[in-house]
Order: sequence, then structure tokens, then C-alpha cells
Amino acid sequence: MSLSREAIVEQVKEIVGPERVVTDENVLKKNSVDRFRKYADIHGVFTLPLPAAVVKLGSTQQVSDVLAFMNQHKINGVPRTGASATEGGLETVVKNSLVLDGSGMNKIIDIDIENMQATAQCGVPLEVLENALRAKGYTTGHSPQSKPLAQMGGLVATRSIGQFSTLYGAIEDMVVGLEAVLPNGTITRIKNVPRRAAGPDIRHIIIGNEGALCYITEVTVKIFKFTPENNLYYGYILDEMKTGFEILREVMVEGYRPSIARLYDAEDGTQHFTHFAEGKCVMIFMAEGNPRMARATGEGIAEIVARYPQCTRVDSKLIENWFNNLNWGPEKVAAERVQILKTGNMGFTTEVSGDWSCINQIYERVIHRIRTEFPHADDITMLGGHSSHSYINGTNMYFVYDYNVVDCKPEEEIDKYHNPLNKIICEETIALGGSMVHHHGIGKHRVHWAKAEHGTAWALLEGLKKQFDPNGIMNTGTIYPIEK
Ligand SMILES: Cc1cc2nc3c(=O)[nH]c(=O)nc-3n(C[C@H](O)[C@H](O)[C@H](O)COP(=O)(O)OP(=O)(O)OC[C@H]3O[C@@H](n4cnc5c(N)ncnc54)[C@H](O)[C@@H]3O)c2cc1C
Repeated sequence: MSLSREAIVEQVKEIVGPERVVTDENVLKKNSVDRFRKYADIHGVFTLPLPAAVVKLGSTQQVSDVLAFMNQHKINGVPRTGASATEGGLETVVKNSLVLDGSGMNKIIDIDIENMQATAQCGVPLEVLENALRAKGYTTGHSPQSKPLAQMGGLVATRSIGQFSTLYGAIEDMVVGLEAVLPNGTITRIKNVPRRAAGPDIRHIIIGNEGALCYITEVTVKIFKFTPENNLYYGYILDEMKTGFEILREVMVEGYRPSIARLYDAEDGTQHFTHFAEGKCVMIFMAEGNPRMARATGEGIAEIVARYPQCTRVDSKLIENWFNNLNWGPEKVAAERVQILKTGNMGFTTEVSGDWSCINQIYERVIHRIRTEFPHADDITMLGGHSSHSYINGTNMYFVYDYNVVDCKPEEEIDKYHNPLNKIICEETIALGGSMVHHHGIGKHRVHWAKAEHGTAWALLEGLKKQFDPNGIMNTGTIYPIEK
């Protein structure tokens, strides 16, 4: 028989100590959602089952003890660190869930300069690790816009990517080794080695699991030299996304590795670069690192763009200034809440990827379908997007949309606006051969297309869930759809 809510709380208090178990209703409400439901949250409306408690975890052993207890009694758990999730991964959709908060596990364990790697517990905010490294002249190379909010466990769990990815790679290229706890309480450690061929790369079972397979407790990432004095900035305006995609492709195919390579369409470009975009698309690059390589990268890019007379260069200073104000900390989140309450105007994003032969079509078809098919298109105040992470074989597209919330209750907003917009983007991207999710994770709202996304490879993902979480206690409804 399943345990009552009261019994769950009492028993978890015995395991970790009462001071680590929070049952305050306001805290539970906040812990039942993430930024996917930010509109309802801002209006104080919480419609999902509230968790039984938030458990403030203090050590790997506590994670193990709590998970073993939950597994024995089939209690659902939602892992959480920085709480900057945007896709519903933190939503507590199962009654009497426990939120497993690892933000208190926040020690930097080691900065190992000789082997160019740093080890941190899951609750270390990326910005804290980054600042500790910069003080010694090094960097993680990882710089998502949420750097001040996101923590190491969540960053690995979501397969996050930073703004300098074209040079340093995404989190999966940075993780050397990990420690994690399996749902039955087993502590597992993947050792730190530069490379090995000892079977499949088991790091990838953990990286990107979104709390649906295991709990990440410790992470070792690569580090790099930090040389901001060598940064070179390039900015251009141009008429068409198609030309921009061609240039991005050429830069990648020629082997250049700028840290930033971005292409904004006219709508998105105008909102970011009002002072010079002139209603056109905007393309920006940053070259960094060793001065010789930075210079060669910058010169190579400038030479490629010069082959396209439709591109006009803008002052580099404009790009540098914009870039230095890009990250989101708690103050921007708070300002956004005030703004949404005041205006009723919401902003959301959906990020996808595709190879070079389909990405422009994905972009055009999505925009066209939203404009012509979405029944509330008149409420949209901005619709556009940008490519911000390029690879030799393709790039991503980050759709951005703002809308006025009209004639609906706060809890109806996602079904009236966000979900139908997501649907068009996911359907169209998958139909054209791309991936419906480039870096935010599947969460609980893109889960409807998870099987279509993976096709016959779904059997592999399904096998992992059966093997590691046979009782289905880990973040139910995330990555894996709830079977009716
Ligand atoms: C303003 C803003 C900008 C953003 N910019 C970027 C960006 O540039 N690039 C990018 O990739 N993302 C970005 N994001 C999304 C978000 O910051 C990332 O997904 C980030 O990796 C989440 O980290 P977190 O610590 O906040 O995790 P959380 O929000 O706490 O959790 C995220 C997911 O991971 C799971 N999880 C958390 N901790 C663990 C753990 N220890 N073990 C197992 N599972 C766990 C959770 O269950 C959840 O499913 C942005 C978000 C915001 C709000």
C-alpha cells in the first residue's frame, strides 16, 4: 500500500533530519512548477499537485538514502538544482512527489590545473565555478545565458549549451566524469580520463537524463585558458536568413571556430539591436583564445563574409556592448515578472536544430504556419528567431515569440498560446528531418513528440528507463510520456 502524504514527510524527516524537509505551502507551490508556467506563477495560480515536501539534500549519501526510501515505496521524485528550467522538467505532476533539492550541495571540490579539469558538486552555480576559475586565469568555456542561475547538476541533466559553444562545445563535450545516484540508491562514479574505448560512453546515460534516470551529485568538467583581452567582435546586417545560413555554413566548413556565430532574423534582430539593425537580419561573430588563432579566425571570417556584398559590417563596439549585457540573473527575472504583470505581454522560446539542407526551410515553414494557422496570431506582438550554435553539418534555430494574453485565465495561457505554438514548431521540425529540441531538454511539454523525435531509436531510451528506473519514480512525465 502506498504511504500517506504525512507518512512520507515523517519518514523522510527521519532519514535526513527535520530541518532539511520543507512543507511550507508557498514553498511547495513554487516548487510545483518552473518557467514554463511563469505566467500562472506570476499571477499566483498553481494548478498542479503540490509536492509533499522539498528535501534539502546535503550529501551524496543523503541522496542515496532518500532515493532508496522512495524506490521502496514508489514515491515520485523531481530532482532540482538552479530551478532555471524552461520546459516543465520541474513540474510535480504526480501527487505527493518529493522535490529533491541539491542546491545545498555547493562545494567546489577541486580545480586541477595540471590536468585542466574542475570538479564541483551538483549545486554549485556555474557563475561561482566560473568566477573561481577566472581568478586563476581559466574558464569552463560554458556560458549559457542563465549562467548566474543554473547549477552544475541541472546544466548536465539538461544537456545545456553556452554562448561560446562553437569553440568550446556544449556540456557533453566538457564533462570528463561524474558521480550519480541511481533510483535504487546505488552510488555510481564514472572516472575522469581523457578518453577511453572501454565499451559505450556511459557518461551519455547521465548527461541529458533530466532527472528521469538518476540524480547527478558531482561533475568534473574540462577547463580552458581565459584570455578575454584577445576577443575580437564582428557584426553585419543583411537582408535574408538564407544568405546568413550559407555564410555560417561556409565558416564552419572552412574549419574556423569562432566562439560565437549567430544569425538573427529581422524581427529578433530588431529587438536586440534596435540601434543599428535597420529592420534587417543581423549576423555576429566573436573570435577568442590564443591571439594567433583568434586573429586567424577573425580574418578568415571577415574574408568569407566579404564574398557576400549584401552584408554590411557594423562597428565591433556595438556587438561587444550588446554581448556584455546578455546574461540573465535574478534581477532580470524579477524585472520580467513586473513587466508581464503590467503589460500582459508574454515571451517564450522554442529551440530546434537541423542540418544545412533543411534549416532555412524549418525557419520559413514554422513562421509561415504560425502566421497563417495559429488561431490567435493577432495576439502575437513579435515572431522571429535566431541561430546561435553552429556545427559542421548544421545549426540550431531558436524561435522567439511574444504575445498579449487576451481573454483567458492565467492557468489557460499555456494551452491557448504556448502549447499550440510549440506544436507547430515541433511538428514542422520533425517532418523536415530536424530535432525538435536543441538544448533546453524535452521536459514535460515536448514529451508528446518524444517518440516521433527518436523513431526506432526510442527502444534504446525506453530500455534505459526500464533498466535504471523500473519503478518509475524519477521525474514522471519528463522525457518519457505518461502512458494512459
Ligand atoms: C533566462 C534563461 C536563459 C537560459 N539560457 C540558456 C542557455 O543559454 N543555454 C541552455 O542550455 N539553457 C538555457 N536556459 C535553460 C536552463 O538554464 C538550463 O536548462 C539549465 O541547464 C538548467 O539548470 P538548473 O540548475 O537551473 O536546473 P533545474 O532547473 O533545477 O533543472 C532542470 C532539469 O534538470 C533536472 N535536474 C536538476 N538537477 C538535477 C540533478 N542533480 N540530477 C538529475 N537531474 C537534475 C530537473 O529535474 C529538470 O528536469 C535558460 C533559462 C533561462 C531562465
